[in-house]
Amino acid sequence: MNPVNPHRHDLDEHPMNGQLSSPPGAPEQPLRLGTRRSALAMAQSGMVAREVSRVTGRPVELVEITTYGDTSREALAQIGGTGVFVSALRDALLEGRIDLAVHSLKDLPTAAPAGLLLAAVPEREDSRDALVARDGLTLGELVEKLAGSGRAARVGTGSPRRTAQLNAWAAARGTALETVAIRGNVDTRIGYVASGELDAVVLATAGLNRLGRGAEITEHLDAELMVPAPGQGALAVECTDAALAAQLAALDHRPTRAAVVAERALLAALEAGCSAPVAALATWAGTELRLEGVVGTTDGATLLRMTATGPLVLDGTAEEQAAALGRALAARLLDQGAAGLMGERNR
Ligand SMILES: NCc1[nH]cc(CCC(=O)O)c1CC(=O)O
Repeated sequence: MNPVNPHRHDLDEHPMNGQLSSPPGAPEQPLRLGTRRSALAMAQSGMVAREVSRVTGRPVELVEITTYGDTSREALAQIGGTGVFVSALRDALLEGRIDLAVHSLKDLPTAAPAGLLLAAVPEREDSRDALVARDGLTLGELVEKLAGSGRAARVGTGSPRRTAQLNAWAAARGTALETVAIRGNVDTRIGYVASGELDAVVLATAGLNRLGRGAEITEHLDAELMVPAPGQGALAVECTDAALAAQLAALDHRPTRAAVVAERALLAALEAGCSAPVAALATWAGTELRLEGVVGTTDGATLLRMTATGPLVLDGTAEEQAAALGRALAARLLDQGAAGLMGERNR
């Protein structure tokens, strides 16, 4: 064992490492992992940091980066949605202030910027959305109980995708439901339910689980009611250095990567011609990848839902196969009327 590097023995489990040119910094020097400072980002980054340390044999230090999405009080839709949580971390990477960054994959814009490597997509957490409602109620129980007292359930979310699917669900049942635009961190959002301001909020299960707050979920919303955002529940590990990326590839989960590539290809193809809310979920059934896509209007009046399934081999062409599945489903959705939901994109 190398006395200079107490983690040296870890490297023996990854014989590839010895053949690579060296990642940035001396072997005993910590790798700098950039993270947002929200509780969720810190939890995710801490989990990934331990894994990075294990596969690189190096200590990892967290470097807090403040993003515009964290400080602005504007509605996300107003700021421009995609990228607000991500660009400050990417700037820090490109300027060499950090060695790697961890993002929630669903916050990652579909366009891949020059100079950044998507080094790893670790195994996905629960992809479902979750309801946190008063009195431990499910959505169905909640609207029924409140119908009895003559008012609509007030459900908070800042997401056009969730709003569209909540409204479509209520319309299909003929029940009254009022969606209320909210934003803020997990504490703030759940706080609206605790204070009685709202009857329920919808959040990502993965985020709640990573914060150790999964027990507060009163219903897991399956894809029949609510298809999640492309990439929901998955993380992205980005870096700029090819040798470091090769080491971090040990954290990659290929079935997860193929699934999120399919979801994001669908999103990218629809983004080009459609400003409507988009949901996508790819799931594995044996060696087949099944991709479900939803495009709708936020009022829930129109909700297009289609599925594409393809056999997928997890070889060097897996990402291209997955992307083709996503593009093909997007084309069919546009054919079937997603084009009719198109609006002028104003950015
Ligand atoms: N938009 C913010 C965001 N980005 C990722 C997550 C949750 C974790 C994940 O989906 O991986 C959340 C919070 C939420 O939607 O409740």
